[in-house]
Amino acid sequence: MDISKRIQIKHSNITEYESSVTSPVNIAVIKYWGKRNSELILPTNSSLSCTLSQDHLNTKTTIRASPKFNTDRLWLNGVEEKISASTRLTNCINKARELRKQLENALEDQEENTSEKPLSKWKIHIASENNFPTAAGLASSASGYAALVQALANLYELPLNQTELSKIARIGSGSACRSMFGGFVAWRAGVDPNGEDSYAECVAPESHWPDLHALILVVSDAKKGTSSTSGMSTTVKTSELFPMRIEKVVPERMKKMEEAIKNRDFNSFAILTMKDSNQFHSVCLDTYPPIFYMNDISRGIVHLVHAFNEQKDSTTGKPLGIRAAYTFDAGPNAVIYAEKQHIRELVRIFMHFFPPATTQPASTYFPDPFGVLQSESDDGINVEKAYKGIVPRFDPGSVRRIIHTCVGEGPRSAPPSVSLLNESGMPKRVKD
Ligand SMILES: Nc1ncnc2c1ncn2[C@@H]1O[C@H](COP(=O)(O)OP(=O)(O)OP(=O)(O)O)[C@@H](O)[C@H]1O
Ligand SMILES: C[C@@](O)(CCOP(=O)(O)OP(=O)(O)O)CC(=O)O
Repeated sequence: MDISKRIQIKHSNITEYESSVTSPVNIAVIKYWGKRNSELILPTNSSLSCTLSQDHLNTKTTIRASPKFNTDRLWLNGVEEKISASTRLTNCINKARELRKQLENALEDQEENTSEKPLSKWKIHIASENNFPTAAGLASSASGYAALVQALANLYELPLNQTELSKIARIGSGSACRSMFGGFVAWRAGVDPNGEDSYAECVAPESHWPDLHALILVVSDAKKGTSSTSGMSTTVKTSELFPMRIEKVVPERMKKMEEAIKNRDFNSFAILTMKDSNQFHSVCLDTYPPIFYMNDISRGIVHLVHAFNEQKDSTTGKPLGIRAAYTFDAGPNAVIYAEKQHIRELVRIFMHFFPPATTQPASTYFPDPFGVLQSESDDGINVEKAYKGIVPRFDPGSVRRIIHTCVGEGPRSAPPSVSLLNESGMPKRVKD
C-alpha cells in the first residue's frame, strides 16, 4: 500500500499538516561505545547492526504542525515530557526546522509554489509510543529518534535521503542513525570535526539474509543503572584497554563483519558478534569505577550458547558447528542471532534452563509469532541430558519473556488511522 507521507487536516478556517511513522530498533553486532564529540554525537569507532522487524518491536510517532498551537509539545508513552529539558530533542527539532526554513526560502525566491505553508514557523505536537520497555537496554532511543526524524522529514517534505536523515537522527542518539535503514547497517565513524562524514549506510537489505532471526531474552525491563551516554563517557576517560579496541580491533572487525554478511557466513558472523559483545563488556569492566551491565543470568545464557555451539551430531559424532551468537547491550538482556532452522531447538533449551514464572501463561513468556513450537517434528534432543552440568536450572521467571523476531525494514509511513493525536491535536492516550 502506498501511504502518503503527510496529510492535510482542514478545519473551517485553518489547514494543519500531520505525519505518522513507525520505526525499528537495531541491535549492534559491532558495538558503538565512546564519543569523540558528545555534542554532535560523533563516535570513536564505526559500528554495525541488524535492524529488527517492526512487526515485533517498534516506535510509532505522530507529529502535527498547526498555526493554532502555542508551543512545541511531546508526549512519550502518554506522558508529557518537556522538550526544552532535552538538548537532544531540541537539537533534532531545530535542525529539521532549519532545513524546512531553507526550503521555504528557496521556494519563495523562485516565486513558485506560493501556496506552500510556512510550516517552519508553526509549533508542533508530537505523540510517540514504544511497544516495548523504554530505557531498558532494548534500544528505545534508537527507534524513538529514528521515528522522530522520519516523521519530521515527512511533515516538512525535506528533500533528503536516508543517509542525510541519519545525521539528524545521530544528534538525538548515536545508535538511532542506524535505525534509519532496514537490513544490515554500518555507521561510519568519519573524521570530520563537524560530523558531515559520520552517517549510516545500508550494507545489505533485509532481503539479503531472510533466514537470520533473533531471540531477545528479556532478563529485566527495569530502567538501567548506568546510561549508555554516561557509561561510554567514563570508559573513554578511564579505560586503558579502550584505545586498542578503537584503533585496532574494531576497524579489522568491521571489514570482516561486512564480508561475513555479504557471504551469509554465519560462522564468522557469530564469532565476531560474540567476541565484540565480550570486548565491549570488558572495556566496561576496565572502566574506573567499573560498569557492570551483564548479570548471573546473562552469563548463564552465554554458557548455554557456547554449549549449544559445541554439540555433536548424535549419530555421526561430528560437531554441529556454530549455530547461535549472543550479544548484550548496556543491560542484562541477551539478543541471540541464529538461523531460522535452529530457533526451535534454542527456544526449547532456553525454556528448560530459564523457565517462565510459575504463574505466567506460556503465551506471554514466548508468544511464538513464527509458530516454531507448533510443529510436530521432534528434534530428538534430550535437553536435560545433553546440557547437564553446564549451567544450573535458573529460578522460574529469571528470564521474563522471549521475543522472536527477524531482520526487518527501515522506518515507514503509517496511514492516518494510526495517528496518535486526536482532532484537536492532543494525544489520544494519556497516562494518569
Ligand atoms: N519514542 C521515543 N521518542 C522520543 N524519544 C524517545 C523515545 N523512546 C525513547 N526515547 C528517549 O530515549 C531515552 C532512552 O534511551 P537510553 O539509551 O537510556 O535507553 P535505551 O535506548 O532503551 O537503551 P540502549 O540504548 O542501551 O539500548 C528515553 O529516556 C527518551 O529520552
Ligand atoms: C551499547 C550500545 O547499545 C550503545 C548505544 O548507545 P546510545 O546510542 O544509546 O548512546 P547515545 O549516543 O549516548 O544516545 C551499542 C550500540 O548500539 O552500538
